[in-house]
Amino acid sequence: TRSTRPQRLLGAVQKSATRGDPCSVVNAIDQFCRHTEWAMNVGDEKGCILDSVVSEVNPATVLELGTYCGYSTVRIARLLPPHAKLITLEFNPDFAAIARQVIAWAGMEEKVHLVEGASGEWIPKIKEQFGVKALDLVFLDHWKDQYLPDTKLIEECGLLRKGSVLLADNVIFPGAPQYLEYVRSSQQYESQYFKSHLEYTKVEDGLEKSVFLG
Ligand SMILES: Cc1ncccc1-c1cc(O)c2nc[nH]c(=O)c2c1
Ligand SMILES: [Mg+2]
Repeated sequence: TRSTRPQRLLGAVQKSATRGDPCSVVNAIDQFCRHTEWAMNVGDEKGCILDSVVSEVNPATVLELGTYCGYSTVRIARLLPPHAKLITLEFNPDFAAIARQVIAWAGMEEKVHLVEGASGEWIPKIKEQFGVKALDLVFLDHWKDQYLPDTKLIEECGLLRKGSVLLADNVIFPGAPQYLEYVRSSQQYESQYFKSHLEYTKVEDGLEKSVFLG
């Protein structure tokens, strides 16, 4: 039976990337998705913006909503100091199974906790399950309609501190208008839009960076 897109993406990683080298995994996925088969990774152009935000925040604890095949998981984890923790939530078990193998190929297992399940169920459990006091960075890249309810849930669970950063993908395409309205109008956030393009295309998209003011 026909392979799935995530399986073909994993195959490209295993063929072209070096075990234990996260940069080669990122590059192999970008090469595959640009020249062979498009996939919904944050990609190289928005990925550079992600890199700059991660480096600026230098987070001890990161929450990623939406793992998919683990591209941004590896992209973020490669920049984290040794004992930093990245918790990534993925609802789709088939995606999670591929992501685990991509993360392992990159040698990033130590820094990554991949949790299979719904963000709405798991966000309230993060503090107790992972001994997390606060999230330094949240990367929203799961489902546009979940960005706002999950942000409110993260606030209600007391997971943000002064200076915590929310970074949201796809705020233009597919688009998260209610989320944008919320973070841009709230007195509790200082928001900034980074104009870019939908991964591997010329279509406009961008990332919204929102600093929690407490
Ligand atoms: C799948 C797709 N088709 C056409 C245009 C954009 C997308 C697209 C792109 C992304 O970066 C996504 N990130 C997280 N979750 C998504 O559902 C998603 C969908
Ligand atoms: Mg995305």
